[in-house]
Amino acid sequence: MSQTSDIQFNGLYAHELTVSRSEQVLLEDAELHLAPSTITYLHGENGAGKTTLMRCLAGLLPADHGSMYWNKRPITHPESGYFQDLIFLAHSLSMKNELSIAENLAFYASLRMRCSITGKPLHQKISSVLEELGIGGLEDRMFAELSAGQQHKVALARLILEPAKIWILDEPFVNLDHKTRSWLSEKAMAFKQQGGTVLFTSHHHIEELPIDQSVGVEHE
Ligand SMILES: Nc1ncnc2c1ncn2[C@@H]1O[C@H](COP(=O)(O)OP(=O)(O)OP(=O)(O)O)[C@@H](O)[C@H]1O
Repeated sequence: MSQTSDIQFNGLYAHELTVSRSEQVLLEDAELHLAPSTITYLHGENGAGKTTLMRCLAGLLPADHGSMYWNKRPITHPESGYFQDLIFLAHSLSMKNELSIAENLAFYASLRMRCSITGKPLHQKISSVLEELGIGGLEDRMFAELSAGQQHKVALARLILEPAKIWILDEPFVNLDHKTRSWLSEKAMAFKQQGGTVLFTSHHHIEELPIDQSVGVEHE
């Protein structure tokens, strides 16, 4: 097993990663490097293991074996800062139906130690991002009362509200209209320009978003 000092890669580096689900090995001894200032497209058929891999990279699912490093430190090392640097947008969106849009977004922002704004300034920023996304004025609406596309937009607002260095996005373009797909592509490109790392899945070609690396997950 590699020691911290052996690791030469900045960004996220997964070494000899083996991941399985339902007793099926989906990934065996895989190497994956997501460098700073890059956008990586993760592709594969339904059930191939894209979500499983992303959940593993987000620290939500244990790997069978292997190691993951963030800027040369194990992701679980207290000084790696990985979980503060990460935004993982799951396919399920991970929002509370019984909270309003503003409450959901304020909850996630409050979990960030580096999120410098709280209270009224945070709520003003939430309003401005929702406006940008075409759902301005819905701050107090319960999450459950929104359409699928509107719910998706709320989850995307997290990318603007929370400071991060890596985005792991599971099907981020699903349910989005053309305007919002372009908005998300522009935000991802701007994030990359600032040194950010992006990993995303999509079953459709997103022509607005130039990618630096394409990684496939395949059935055996
Ligand atoms: N909670 C779970 N418990 C057990 N097995 C699971 C679970 N979730 C997924 N699997 C299995 O793991 C495999 C990979 O599923 P995963 O959701 O990672 O695929 P995917 O590539 O993201 O698929 P899709 O493109 O359909 O979203 C599948 O065989 C699936 O049946």
